[in-house]
Amino acid sequence: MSGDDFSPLAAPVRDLFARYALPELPLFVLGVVTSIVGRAVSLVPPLVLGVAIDALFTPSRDVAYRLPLVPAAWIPGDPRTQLWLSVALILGSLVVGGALTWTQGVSLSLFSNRIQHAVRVDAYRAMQELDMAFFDDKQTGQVMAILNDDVRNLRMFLGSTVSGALQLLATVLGIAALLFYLNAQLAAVTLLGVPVLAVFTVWFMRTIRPRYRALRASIGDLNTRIENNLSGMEVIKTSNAERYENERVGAASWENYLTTWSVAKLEYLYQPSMDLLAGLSFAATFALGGYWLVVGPPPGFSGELLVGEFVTFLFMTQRFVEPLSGAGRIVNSYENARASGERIVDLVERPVSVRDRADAVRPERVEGRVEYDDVHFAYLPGRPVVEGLSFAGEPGETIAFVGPTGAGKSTAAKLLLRLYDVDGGAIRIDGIDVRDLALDALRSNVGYVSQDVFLFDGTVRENIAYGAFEADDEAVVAAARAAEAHDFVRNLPDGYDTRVGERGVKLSGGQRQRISIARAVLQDPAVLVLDEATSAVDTETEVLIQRALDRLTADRTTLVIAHRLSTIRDAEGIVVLEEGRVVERGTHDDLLAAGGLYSTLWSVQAGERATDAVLDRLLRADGSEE
Ligand SMILES: Nc1ncnc2c1ncn2[C@@H]1O[C@H](COP(=O)(O)OP(=O)(O)OP(=O)(O)O)[C@@H](O)[C@H]1O
Repeated sequence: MSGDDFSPLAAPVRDLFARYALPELPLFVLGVVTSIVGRAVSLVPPLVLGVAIDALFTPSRDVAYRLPLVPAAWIPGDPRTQLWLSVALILGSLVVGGALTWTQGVSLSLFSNRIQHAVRVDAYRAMQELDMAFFDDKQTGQVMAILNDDVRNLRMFLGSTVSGALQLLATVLGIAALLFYLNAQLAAVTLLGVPVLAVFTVWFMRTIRPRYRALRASIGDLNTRIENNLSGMEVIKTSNAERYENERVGAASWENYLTTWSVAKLEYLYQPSMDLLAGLSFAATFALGGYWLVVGPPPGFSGELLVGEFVTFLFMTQRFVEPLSGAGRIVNSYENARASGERIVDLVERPVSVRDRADAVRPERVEGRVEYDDVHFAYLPGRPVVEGLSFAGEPGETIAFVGPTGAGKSTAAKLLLRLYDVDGGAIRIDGIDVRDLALDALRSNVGYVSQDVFLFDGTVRENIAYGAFEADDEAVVAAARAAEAHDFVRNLPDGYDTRVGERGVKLSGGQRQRISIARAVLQDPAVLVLDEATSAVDTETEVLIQRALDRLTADRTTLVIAHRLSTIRDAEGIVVLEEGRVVERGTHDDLLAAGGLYSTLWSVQAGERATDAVLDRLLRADGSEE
C-alpha cells in the first residue's frame, strides 16, 4: 500500500490544489459555503411539512407547532397564522435557495475556470522550456492531451468535485445529526449502511485507479496518431495509405474504447450498487417506521412515533442517502483528476538541463569568434554522435561541415545554439562558454536557417518578422529584398499580408527558403548556423537563393552544413566529419590536394561515377550497410 493511500488527496492533486486553488480561495469558500447553506435551506420545506401535518392537519391537534432552533416564544399561537408562517417559510426557502444556487454556480465556475487558465498557461510555459530531447521522444498528441484533456479534467474536479465533496460531508453530517435529533432509534437503522458504503468505495478507488491511468494514456496515443496523420496527409494520399491509416487509427481508437470500457464497466457496477445500498437503507427505515406506526414499536424500540415526524424523517433519509450514492461520482472524478494531475505534474516539474545558469552573462552583441574545443555529444548514452570535434572560426569567417549523411554535421551545429548541451569539451563564442551565456542572448546572437523551413500559419510579414517582432514595415521589406523575396511576395495576392497556410503550404519550397533567409537577415545575428537545403530547386531559384545567402553570410561568422560542395569553395575552413569524428580539415584546395574523403565527395558531386567502395564509405555512417 503506498503512503498516499492514507491521505485524502494524492500528492499531485494536493500540490496542484495548493499552487493554483489557494490564490482563488475566496471564490472557493464562497462557493462551498453557499452550497452548504443552500442544502440546509432546502431542508426547510420537509421540516415545515412534518410539523404542519402533526400540529395543523391532524384532527386531534394535541401536538404543539414547534420548529427546530426557533424559540417557542417566537411562534404565533393562532393556527391560521401558523399556516401562513409555514407557507412563507416554504416560499422564502425556495427563493433564498435559488439565490444561493446561483451564487454557488457562479463563484465555483469562476474559480475552476481561472484555475484551468492558470494551469494551462503554466503547463504550456513549462513545456516550452523543456529540453529538445523531450520533444524528440514525446509525441505531440500526448502533450496536446495534457494541455487540453488533463487540464480540463482538473478544472471539472476542482470546480465541482471538491466543493461537491465538502457539501456531501456537510450534508451527511448535518442530516445525520438532524436524524438523531428527530428519532435516534430510527436514525441508527438508517446509518447502518454507511460503513458498508465506505468499504465498497475504498475497493472501487483502488481498482479503478490503474484503469484511469491507462485511459488517459490511450487518449494521448489516439491524439498522437491523428495529429501525425494530419501532418502527413500528403504522404498518406500519395502512398495510397488511406486503408493502412484507417486501420492504425482504428486500432488506437479500439485501444481507447477498451480502456474507456474497463473504466465504465466498473463505474456502472459501482454506481447502481451504491444506489442499491442507499435504497436499502431507505427501505429499512421505511419498513421499521411503518411497522412502528401501524403495529407499535418494533422489538428493541420504544416510545411514540407521529405521522408528521415520520414523514419528515423519511424526507430527511432521502436527503441523506441521495448524496451518499453521489459519493460514487465524486470518487470517480477524483480518480480521473488524479491520473490527469499526475500527467500535468510530470510535465510541469520535469527537470530541464538546457537552462540559464544563475550567473549567466548577457552580452549585447558578440564579435563572433566561434570555437569548438574537443566537443563530445551523444543523443543516447553509449552511442556518440560527435567525438572530439575541435576547430575555431574568426569573426566573419565561414566554416563548413562536410561529410557523409548521418556523420553528425547538423548535430554539431545545433550544439552551438544549445538545442542540446555538449557531454564533454566546450563550445565558446568570443571565449565565453555557451553554457555561461543566457539562452536569449545566445540565440539572438546566433541565427539559424534550417533546411526544414518552418513557417507559421500567418502572413508573410509575420513570418519574416518572427523573432524580431518590433521590426517595422520598412525593415521587413529591406530584409525581403536582401533575401531575394521581395519580388515574389509583391506578386502574391495580398503581398506581405498574404497568409502562408499551415507550415507555409501555400508557398513553394524555394519561396519558403527565401522567407526564412529574410527572417535571418532581419535578426542580423553575429553568428549564423546555416543548414543548407538538400532539396533541389530550379536553377534560377537556386541562383537567387545563393545570392541571398552570400549577402546573408557576408559579414558574419557562419557555420554551414554543406551538402553541395560548390557553395563552400571559398570557405575559410572546411571540417570533414565521418561518424562524428574529424577526418580532414583545411581549405577546399588543401583538401582536394590531400586526395582524401573530401576529394572523393567532390569528384562524386562533379559527376564522376563512384566505385562501390566509395559508395560504401559515403553510406556507412547512415547504417545502410546493416
Ligand atoms: N534527435 C535525435 N535523437 C537521436 N538520434 C539522432 C537525433 N538526431 C539525429 N540523430 C542521429 O545522429 C546521427 C547524426 O545525425 P545528423 O543529423 O547530425 O547527421 P548529418 O551529418 O547532419 O546528416 P545529413 O547530412 O543526412 O543531414 C544520425 O545517426 C542520426 O540518426
